[in-house]
Amino acid sequence: MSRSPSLPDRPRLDLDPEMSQAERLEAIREHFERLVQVNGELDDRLQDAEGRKEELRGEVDQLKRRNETLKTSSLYLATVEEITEDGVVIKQHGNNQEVLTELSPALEGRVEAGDRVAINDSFSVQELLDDETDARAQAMEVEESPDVVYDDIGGIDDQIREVREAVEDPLINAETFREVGVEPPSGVLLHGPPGTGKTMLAKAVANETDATFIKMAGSELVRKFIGEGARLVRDLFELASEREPAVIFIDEIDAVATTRTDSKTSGDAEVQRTMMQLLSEMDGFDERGEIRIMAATNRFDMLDEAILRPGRFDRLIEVPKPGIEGRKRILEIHAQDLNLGEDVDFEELAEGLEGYSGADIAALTTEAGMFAIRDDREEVRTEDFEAAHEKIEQAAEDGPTTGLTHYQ
Ligand SMILES: Nc1ncnc2c1ncn2[C@@H]1O[C@H](COP(=O)(O)OP(=O)(O)OP(=O)(O)O)[C@@H](O)[C@H]1O
Repeated sequence: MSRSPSLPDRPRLDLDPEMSQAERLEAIREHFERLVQVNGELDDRLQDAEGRKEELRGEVDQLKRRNETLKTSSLYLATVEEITEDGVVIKQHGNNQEVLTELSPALEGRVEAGDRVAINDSFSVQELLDDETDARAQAMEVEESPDVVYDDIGGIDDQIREVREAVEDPLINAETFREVGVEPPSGVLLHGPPGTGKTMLAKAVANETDATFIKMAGSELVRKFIGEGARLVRDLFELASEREPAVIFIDEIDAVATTRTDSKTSGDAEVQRTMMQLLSEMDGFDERGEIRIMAATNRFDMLDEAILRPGRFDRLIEVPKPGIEGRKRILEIHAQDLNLGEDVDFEELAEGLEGYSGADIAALTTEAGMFAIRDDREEVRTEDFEAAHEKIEQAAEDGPTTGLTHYQ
């Protein structure tokens, strides 16, 4: 610690050898008085410093308490709907309650309609949330260049061909389509059981066309981002146009596009709004050349017809569970990096896997590898595939918590 420059100088005692005894005594006495005086001054300083220390300690305690209160008092999320002369109209997420409220002074002039904000118990707007870093980033999975290729997808060659025609050709030959005046399909809807390769197909198309892959899960829009669905759908299309060429992929679209129910609960209204936003984005989408829209569902029967009208998802492609040839091919794909024993016969294995989806077969292959490892072998044999098969069957019988789809 450096010494404060304003501290009093240390008194010096200068004794001249020529001085008489009495003069020396007098000098020492004066020196002693100066020392006493400086000591007094230092004492005062010390007391001042002690007082200041107490004050600062009080301030620290107060700040700590404030910090604790801030940390413990939860804030709610809301979206700003309108800024009026009377205040700010916000809509609370979750219950969709609309409230006229006010901004904290620090936010004056910084908030616009559409912003996401945090509000306290009395609805006063406390914080402005950065949407780039929260919902938008969380709700969308963006891959500049996914690494899936068509050869990674087994058993659905017809579907691959159809997707290439409907999505890849218009992206690659956008100019030709425009010149000839052919309208490519607006949106391509892949439907079929879970784990059959729908997401892989969308990723492979994006890869093949050097397009950015932007995925949004419909189920998350209604479960996780309550109150923000419509806005996120708008953001999704905006992001795609910033990143052209792009493939938009809306997984589990049924979550936002189910047949209308009559109930007027706010949850349903929210889903409706999200779907309306999706429809309006698709309807207003003229420059389709560089952006393609794909969606997937396992619940085709539940879809609202509005979503299937011309100009919207007007190309339907069913992606079924693989037949025996498909299962054989998928086994080959997933086992290509395994050190296989000579006895492994994919044809035979595929025969026994009736009802298995691609995802199930991927899980089976990994499990077979695990059995070999447990047995301290480097080679994966038929017995491992059989053990894996048995384990999966058992797990499926025990309950639907395995994530396996072959009984769905
Ligand atoms: N046809 C297939 N060929 C090869 N692997 C597949 C195939 N289908 C699924 N898989 C495997 O299963 C995983 C999941 O597949 P994917 O996510 O594409 O299925 P999905 O149809 O989109 O499923 P969901 O409807 O559950 O979203 C893939 O990563 C892959 O390992």
